[in-house]
Amino acid sequence: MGKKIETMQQKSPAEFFAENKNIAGFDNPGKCLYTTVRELVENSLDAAESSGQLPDIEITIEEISQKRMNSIRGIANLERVDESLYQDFETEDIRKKRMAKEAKEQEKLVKAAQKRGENPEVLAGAKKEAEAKRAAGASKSGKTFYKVTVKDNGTGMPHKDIPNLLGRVLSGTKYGLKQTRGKFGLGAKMALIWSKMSTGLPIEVWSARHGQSFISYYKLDIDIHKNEPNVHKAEELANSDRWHGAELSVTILGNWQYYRAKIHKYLRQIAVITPYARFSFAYVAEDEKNSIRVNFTRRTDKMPAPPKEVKFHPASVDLELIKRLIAITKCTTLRHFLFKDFSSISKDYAGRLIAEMRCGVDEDTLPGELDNKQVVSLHQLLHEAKFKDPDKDHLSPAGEYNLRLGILKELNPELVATHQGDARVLEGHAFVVEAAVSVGGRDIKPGINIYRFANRIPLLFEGGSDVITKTALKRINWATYKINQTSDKVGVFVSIVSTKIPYKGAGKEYIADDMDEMVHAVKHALQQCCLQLKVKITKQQAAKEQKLRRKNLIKYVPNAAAAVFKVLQTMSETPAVGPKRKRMEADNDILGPVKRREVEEGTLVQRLTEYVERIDTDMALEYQMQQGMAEAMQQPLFLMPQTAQHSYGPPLQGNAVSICLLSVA
Ligand SMILES: Nc1ncnc2c1ncn2[C@@H]1O[C@H](COP(=O)(O)OP(=O)(O)OP(=O)(O)O)[C@@H](O)[C@H]1O
Repeated sequence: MGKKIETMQQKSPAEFFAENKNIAGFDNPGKCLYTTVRELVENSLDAAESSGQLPDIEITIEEISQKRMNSIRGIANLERVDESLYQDFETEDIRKKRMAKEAKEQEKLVKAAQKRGENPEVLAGAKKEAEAKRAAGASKSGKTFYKVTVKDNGTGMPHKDIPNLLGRVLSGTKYGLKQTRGKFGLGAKMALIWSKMSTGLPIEVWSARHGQSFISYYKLDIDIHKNEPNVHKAEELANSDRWHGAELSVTILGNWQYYRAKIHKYLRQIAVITPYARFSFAYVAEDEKNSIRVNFTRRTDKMPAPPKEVKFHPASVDLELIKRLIAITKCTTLRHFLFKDFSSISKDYAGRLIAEMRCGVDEDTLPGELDNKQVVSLHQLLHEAKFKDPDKDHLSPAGEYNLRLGILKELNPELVATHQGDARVLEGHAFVVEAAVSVGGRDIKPGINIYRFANRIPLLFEGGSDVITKTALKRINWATYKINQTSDKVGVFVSIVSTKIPYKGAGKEYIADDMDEMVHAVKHALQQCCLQLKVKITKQQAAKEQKLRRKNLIKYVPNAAAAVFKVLQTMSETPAVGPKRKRMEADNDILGPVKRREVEEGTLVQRLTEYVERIDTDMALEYQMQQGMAEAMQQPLFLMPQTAQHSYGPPLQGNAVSICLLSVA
């Protein structure tokens, strides 16, 4: 028998990702629906923020039944003739058993979710929908399709670039060295690939740039084999309102029932990290009573300064990248190339580096003339020499103000502390870690609730392996900060921004726990929040204890007053005999007023109450002094002048309030 000759095959990137959808977060129909929403929303946020526009984003998921999908695709909705031919065929007995089992499982799910403190509205909706589906026998085919539409007020896309940006895998405008949510040039195309695979329907796009007189309209899909856009329709529509932004609409197979909670959670968390954005979300069900509308309002007009593009840091470049930079540089000397195309290299330092290379190059060598060995020497030197840390001003963290605002808006906690860490460096890329820790609030369950963000994207999957989760659960000793990690409702928010987030995988689900620099930065930011909370919690506990102590003492005042008064009354009615009694009457002069009824039992009650309150305040203050909390008790109070002209007087320190006086000039 002759050997079968193996033929070599080649795959396009689109084919590779179509076959390995899970790499990009498109694991199953439910997750595909979630990731599609996520990718489109993140593109919209990037597009609005990059032009300094406060984001205004409308998200719609429209449910499309199998029947309606068939008519959209022009397929007849035929009644089944031979039921037993179908996968979901079941006898009456089996059907009854299944329904009972499903009802039980649903109850269990709802109970478990309630225990986790998830939104009852979402749960009630899920239950209602599941019941409606069961009643309608929808589980028969089990397939539901969704038209996902996301509209924004961002930059839009240039008319001629739209087919390539949305119909060619690994194409985009975010490959530069800049902090953006998107990075791989993949997300929107994955939604398109999934729509092609699951419904065969093309994507629809409306887009207009700022000031553009027309709206670009495209209907397109992707040739997966060739990794090329396949344009069905391209038009220029009138734009009389001078609208700018983009609207993308994609029809896919999904599973709202199992992923609605995740989508809701995602939107809620993105509203936390971008309180300057407005999101309106609508789920349009086939049966109107199952539709949902949620608005996440804008709480501030203060948007973080947009991130800036930076040059490569020498520590972040590999051999191939150096070759690419050499190929595209406009610099005509090696010294200029090092100084101009890299960050953290001054003109002088470039000269010193070249002198150190000693392999036949000098400052005036044309970069393009470096041979392979010289490029390798340069690469080696760039990784061995010392350089200043990369510039950090190009990053755009959410800011403590926004983080706090978002948390207050969405969770309304009793306490919240925030901290922004200093910029640090990982493999030549600067990064900043911001954190917030909250205690109490609505829709949050007892224990440690972790909210992870990277480049202002909420990360909801693979939490167990993530550096933030591991640090919060294993490296923070919550008890030292007077936080009970099982009974307190603790919110842990960590947001990392960088020009290169070290994600594991193209799905952007989590950041690994194996980079010391990242671990230290996350731990430090959380500890700083906890320290602030400890002061607040100690103060709260002291106030609580004081209240309890006073309550207990005041409880005994009437009885004590009655007993003392009785003794005084008896004494005042009996004649004064003996030196002790005489001395007592002289010292206190109390029996006279009692005898003359100037002092009654009520007088004693009043005086004792006043005394308990005074003593208690003194004790509390002393206790706080001992705990070193007098500082924390001071609240700044500013008296503002009514005119713009003023000069600042020296601050006056009070016991519990520090007053900064501003005197009108
Ligand atoms: N709503 C939008 N407004 C403006 N441009 C957009 C919008 N959506 C997509 N784009 C453009 O299309 C490009 C490709 O988007 P896509 O989602 O495929 O990848 P990406 O966002 O660059 O990276 P990632 O795969 O990491 O999300 C983007 O880089 C952007 O230039």
